[in-house]
Amino acid sequence: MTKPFNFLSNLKKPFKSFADKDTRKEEDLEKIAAQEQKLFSFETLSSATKDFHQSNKLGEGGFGPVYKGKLEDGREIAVKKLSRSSRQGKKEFMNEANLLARVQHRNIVSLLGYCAHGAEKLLVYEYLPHESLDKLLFMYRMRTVYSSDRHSNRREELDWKKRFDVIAGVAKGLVYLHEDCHITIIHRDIKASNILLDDKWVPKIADFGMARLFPEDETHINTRVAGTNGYMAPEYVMHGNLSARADVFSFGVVVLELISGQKNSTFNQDAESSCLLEWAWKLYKKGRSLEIIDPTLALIGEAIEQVKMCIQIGLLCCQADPTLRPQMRRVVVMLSKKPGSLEEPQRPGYPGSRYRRTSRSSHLGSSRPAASSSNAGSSGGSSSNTYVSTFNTNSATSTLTSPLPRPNGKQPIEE
Ligand SMILES: Nc1ncnc2c1ncn2[C@@H]1O[C@H](COP(=O)(O)OP(=O)(O)OP(=O)(O)O)[C@@H](O)[C@H]1O
Repeated sequence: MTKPFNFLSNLKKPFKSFADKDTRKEEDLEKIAAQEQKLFSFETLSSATKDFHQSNKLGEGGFGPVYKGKLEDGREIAVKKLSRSSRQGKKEFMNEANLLARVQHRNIVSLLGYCAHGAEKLLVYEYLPHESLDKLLFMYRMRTVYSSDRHSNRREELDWKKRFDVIAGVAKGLVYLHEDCHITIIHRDIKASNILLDDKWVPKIADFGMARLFPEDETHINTRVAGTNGYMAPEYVMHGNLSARADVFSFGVVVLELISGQKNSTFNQDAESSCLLEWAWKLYKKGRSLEIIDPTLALIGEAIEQVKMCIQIGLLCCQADPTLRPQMRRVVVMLSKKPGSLEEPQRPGYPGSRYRRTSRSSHLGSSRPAASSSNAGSSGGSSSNTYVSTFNTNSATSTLTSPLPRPNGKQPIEE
């Protein structure tokens, strides 16, 4: 007869070996990551950022604070401390971070590595000295009321060539994320503060793949709206349809912000228009689109034609009907050509504009939640299966209009 002790240990055996296997896998992962130098110890990051000192804080977004740091080998880094509670375990976090660290393109911020230390999860990025586009474009207005700090006149540093290069670079980065990367990534939060500039003013898209790192959103699909006011496509806001074409919409908003120096969500240039998109559209229809140009831009000759073309491209990207928006690959082609004939944009999607869900665009939704969109199987939004529905479309409007926006323009997330 089996002794009770043996009986019990035999019973526990399979569970133990699963647990052992899991721990081993975790250790293996850590070893591989350490070998590839993607795994940073908490001590390294703490000492690089002077114990996450306030003076090293670059800013704080919806996912937590970001600190500037310097590694012992002299490399400058930006460390994002993920403060939002994520139900993702250490192993899943490391898996995702590993995948994201392999996302490499000239116009995407490099994720150098990560750190999982107890409950703390941190992401380590290359540091980009010109920081984010919003600081360059919009800080002027926000800060001069009180002081003339170092951001005061930064908008003037962005001449038209730099702005055009930002537009072209971000477009290429998005083609990579949507179509050419080893995992398809719909960014979901393209905006001026997620476009960073390196020392040579090369634009880099930041905050990609956050949906992969916060899979708990899948369980909150009726209430969770990621994205930022003023940048979100109407079909995403109203029906939760997330697709590559939602990124195209946000890109269009950034293009018009770059040209005008105006922020879409806080627009107040024209009493008759609720936002930058409406203003740009009205002027375009009257053949006066150049009136939106930022007065700090001194434009002559060919540049004027190029700006005109970019306004039209911006409006094409912001069309209310997602099926009319060009894919990013086409945008890159349009930008690489001499200003010529482009199709006429239809009405853009902005609050109060007549966005109606056409039967075609309603087909674009699938049942996959937004968090999975980052690995949605096919590319570029050309096929319907990249369109992802986060919401029960019947209840979407009420769920989506109720939350109050946060001061930073981020939609609140009901946990
Ligand atoms: N790699 C980096 N190099 C330099 N500055 C950075 C880097 N990453 C982030 N920052 C700065 O830190 C600030 C906060 O970044 P973060 O991405 O967390 O927030 P955000 O984009 O403003 O908001 P959200 O989380 O809503 O997207 C940014 O405005 C940017 O200026």
